[in-house]
Amino acid sequence: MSKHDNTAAVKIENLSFHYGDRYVLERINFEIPNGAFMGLVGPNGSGKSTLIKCILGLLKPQSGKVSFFGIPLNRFKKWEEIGYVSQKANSFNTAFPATVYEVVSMGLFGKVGLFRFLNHKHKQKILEAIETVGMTNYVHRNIGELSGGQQQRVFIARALVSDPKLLILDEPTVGVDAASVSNFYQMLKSLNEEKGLTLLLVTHDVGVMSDYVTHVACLNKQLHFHGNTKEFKEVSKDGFSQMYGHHVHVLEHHH
Ligand SMILES: Nc1ncnc2c1ncn2[C@@H]1O[C@H](COP(=O)(O)OP(=O)(O)OP(=O)(O)O)[C@@H](O)[C@H]1O
Repeated sequence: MSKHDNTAAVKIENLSFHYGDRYVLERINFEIPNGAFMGLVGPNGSGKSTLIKCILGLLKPQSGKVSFFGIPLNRFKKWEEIGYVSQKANSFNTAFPATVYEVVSMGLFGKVGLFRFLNHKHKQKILEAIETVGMTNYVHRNIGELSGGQQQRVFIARALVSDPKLLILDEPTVGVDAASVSNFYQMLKSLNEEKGLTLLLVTHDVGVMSDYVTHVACLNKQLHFHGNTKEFKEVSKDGFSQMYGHHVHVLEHHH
């Protein structure tokens, strides 16, 4: 067994972040076990996106430490192992001149270089990733002509072509109609179970999400809960105030 198999995919130690003199994240400690599907939930402005940016090294926390697979962020080099699909990924307008195949192939440019031709193996990989997200019938369609949910699937395929070990998704269901959200989460669950991909899903969607994930973390400036789904369901039976601190109203979504 390699060293990576038992170390956490992500470890966050005592992380604090402030914009100016306003603390947005306070002493955050948690781990995403290798192979987990973790849902990170929290109300608007609770610091979710800021935490993701700290994890990805886009923002530098004033204190604390992040590591990937046991390697501190400042020494981590294998960025192809980390896939990221941002909140605003699905904002293509209908005139955007790229097909699903072309968008997904962009996920390989880091590996093959922008101006090198894709070989047969690369093309196979692209088609495989498109199949994994259930978009084979749309390979030659323009990305701008797809629904929000379909576009998000394509962006996930783009992140998958470089074979990441960890995929981070920031609010991927924004703009996705309610009926497609469950299918979308089911697809993520299959990626986790069948391909062993570690997933961090950031969402507002406590109710639906908790039927699919293996672990939950609840953020509201501090981490108010962190555990597996069974523990989460136990704690959330009595309402959400315990997990988010007081005076927070959380909308639960029902099927
Ligand atoms: N560049 C910035 N400068 C100053 N304050 C910021 C900046 N970006 C975010 N904030 C503030 O930091 C807090 C946390 O924001 P963040 O975007 O991390 O929350 P979030 O949980 O992702 O929210 P949402 O669910 O609404 O996307 C908010 O109060 C926000 O107004």
